[in-house]
Order: sequence, then structure tokens, then C-alpha cells
Amino acid sequence: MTEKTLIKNISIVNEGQIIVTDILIGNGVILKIGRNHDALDTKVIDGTDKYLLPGIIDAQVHFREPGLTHKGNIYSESRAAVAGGVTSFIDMPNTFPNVLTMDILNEKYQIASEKSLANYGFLLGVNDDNLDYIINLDTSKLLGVTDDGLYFTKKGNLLADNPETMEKLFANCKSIIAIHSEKEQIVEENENVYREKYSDDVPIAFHPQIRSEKACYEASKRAIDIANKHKARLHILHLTTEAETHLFRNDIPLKEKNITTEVSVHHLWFSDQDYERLGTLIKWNPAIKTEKDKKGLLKALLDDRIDIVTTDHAPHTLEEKQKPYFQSMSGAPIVQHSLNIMLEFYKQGLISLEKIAEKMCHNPATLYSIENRGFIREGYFADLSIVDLDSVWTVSKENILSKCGWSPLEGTTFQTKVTHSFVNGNLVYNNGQFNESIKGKALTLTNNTQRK
Ligand SMILES: O=C1C[C@@H](C(=O)O)NC(=O)N1
Repeated sequence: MTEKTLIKNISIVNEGQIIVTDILIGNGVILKIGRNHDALDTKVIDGTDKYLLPGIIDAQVHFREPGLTHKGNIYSESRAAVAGGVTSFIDMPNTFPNVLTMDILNEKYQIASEKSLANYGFLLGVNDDNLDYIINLDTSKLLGVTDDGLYFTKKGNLLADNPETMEKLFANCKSIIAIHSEKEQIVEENENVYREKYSDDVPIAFHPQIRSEKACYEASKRAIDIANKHKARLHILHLTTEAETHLFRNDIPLKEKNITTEVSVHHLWFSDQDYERLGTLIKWNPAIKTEKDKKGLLKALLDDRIDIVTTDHAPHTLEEKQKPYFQSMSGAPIVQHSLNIMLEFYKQGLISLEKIAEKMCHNPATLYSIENRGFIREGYFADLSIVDLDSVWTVSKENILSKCGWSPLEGTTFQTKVTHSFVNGNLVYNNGQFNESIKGKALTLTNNTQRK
């Protein structure tokens, strides 16, 4: 008989409610929610004073494998993920070679099936070169059962910036099309202005003027207009400006939306006030912008114009980050700390626990049509994390798990801690210890199997 786990007397945060009860898991799934379980053959975890959330589905990460494994790999970054309560991830196609064919996509699934500690999905990239290939593809094998995932990209770059390609793609594709939305022409013009003045060493404080509000707004507006014209299914990744939040609707349920969007945790946490302290460590694309933008993004998250929270987890080595402006890589590792960040907002009274579960767990499952995950329901996969809302600790080199070994959050004290994470019913993370035997047991998000 396989061992079952009973989590007793825990506050379950799920679907707009918090209920203190017991939960029984076994055979990879949630068997029963409620009291009065038979404890025979059952491992018991006392959940008194702790909270249980559905495992987070982080719908935008860069785990760097294959091709960029000096920064991170699927094993190291999924390990950091589960320690932060993230039990599923969707990885972006800017690995090397770029994921522009099904063969390359399948190679990533193969690697993850052997190495990942968390459930996995991968987006396929679309650009000018593979557009016809994509349009003629049987997309039923892509992420999402009814909505397939595509990431509109450019050679070696993530900006989707060719309106003709966009028109043709949006007119011919039924899949979810995710785009990184910044107008390249505007960014380049701004870069030239600052390069002339400062040569290579532009002060990082000008990053939000270079990757400007205008560049973001115009790109998002254009993409939405083209998507509406063709009734395409568009998802705009990591919004950074208050101005853009007004382009999105909150008067229809997520399931009925054709246009969706997200915010990444760092754009809620940092603002341009932090460039002086952290320099290029917080160089991200799109850029961290103003306090007003930060507040506007949280407001739009709370009133449902923004649908999900992601991390855009993007490890680079410290050496790659600490370079003059134009050479410094954009992006930073953050997947291990996204739930801590959101729970810190909860501690400050800015968001409820139920809303955090909605934006980090329920909605990513709904948005990407991921079946049987993202909610705490009987019969669903037991992807769960237990959090202690009264545990103080400080991010430091010693407890950072990303392969790159640093974080822009070093020195930050959090008041909450993830104590346990279950992936498909397996206790993969338990108070700082990992159950490495889970490697090779995580599943795809496409059809809940191991893709071989
Ligand atoms: O969208 C992205 C991609 C990421 C990366 O490094 O892959 N870095 C970023 O800053 N933004």
C-alpha cells in the first residue's frame, strides 16, 4: 500500500476562502479535504498555525537549459523553485538553440522529464523565420489542452516587433500568443541619445527612460489592436507601467478574456528609487519603473485588470550583471522568493492570502488551460505548499539556491517561510531538505504525463 500523508489542522487558502481542516493526500492526488481520517499507514504533518496554498504555477521563467547552463539549469532552478513554493513552471524559448521547432521543444521536455523537481511546460517561439512552420503546425501538442502556448519572439531576442508578422500570426493562429511588449525602435532611439552623452557607461538610473513607458505602451496598444482585429488570444507578459494597465478589462471572467496580462514580482517590489542602491543588479527588461507605476500595477492586480503574477526568473552570473550599462545582462533570479514577496505585501495589509492564491495558483492554471492543478480540490494533483506566516529570516548567499548564487534580494528580511512543498503528492521540500528521488517524477503541464 502506498503511504498517504495527512496534514492536520491547517488553514487551507483556496478559491476565495480560508478553512481550518485536515487534508489527506495519496497516489499523487488530494484524496480528501475535511476531518475524521483513518490514520493507518498515514504519515501525519501537524499544520496547526500554518497555511496551505496550492503549489504556485510560475508561468514565466528562464531556467537556461539547454545552452546557457553556466547561468542555471532545469535541476538547479526547479530546486530553487520548490523551496519557494513553486511546484510548476512554464519556461521561455530563449534557450540555445532558440526553441523554434518541435524537435527543440521536445528536447527540453526530455531534459525536464529526467531532471526537474517541479512540473514543467515550455513555450515554443515564433519569429519571422519560422512563421509559416508555426502556422502549419499541429498545435495540439503544445502547452495547454485547448489553448496552445506560443511566445512571439525575434532572433536571439524576446521583443515581438514586426507588425506584419504579428498580423499574419494573429490572423492564423488559435494558440495563446505570449509577447514581451516593448517597441524596439523607440528603445533604440533612446539608447542612441544616452550613448552619445555617456558612451558605454550610461548611469543605470536612465534605464527606465531608455526602455521607456512610451516603448511599452505603444507596443502593448498595437498588439492589442491587432489581436482584437483578428480575435486572437493574446497574453502580454510582465507589464511595467500604470499607463498600460488601462488597456485591460476586468468586467469579464478570465475564462472569457481574449486579452490577458501579468505582472512579475520584481515590478511590484522594486522601483526607480532602488537603482542607486542596487545598480545593474536590478536591470530588467522591461525596466523597473516609478513608484507610481509600482502602485498602479498592484491596483490593477487587485481589481483584476492584471490576471496573474509571474517571476520572469532570469539568472545571470554576477560577472555578467556587473558590467557597464550596455553590456550588463538584463534579468535576475527570483523564483525562490516570489511567494515571500507577495506574503510580505499581505503582512503590510496590501493583498489578501486568497488573492495571492488566485493570482499565483488558480489563474495561471485557468489562463494556460492546465488541467487538475492550481486549486486545492479532491481528485486534483497534490501540488501544495505549507507556509509559516511567522518566521523571520534574511536572504543571504548561504540560502540562495539558484545556480548563479546571488540575488537582488540579498539582505532582505522576510517574515514568512515556505516549510513544505509537495509535487504530485511527493514531499519534495521539507524545512530546508530536498527529497532528490523526486527527480524524474515531475510531470508535463500539457497532458499531465511524463513526456518520453
Ligand atoms: O524578458 C526578459 C528576458 C530575461 C532573460 O534574461 O532571459 N531578462 C529580462 O530582463 N527580461
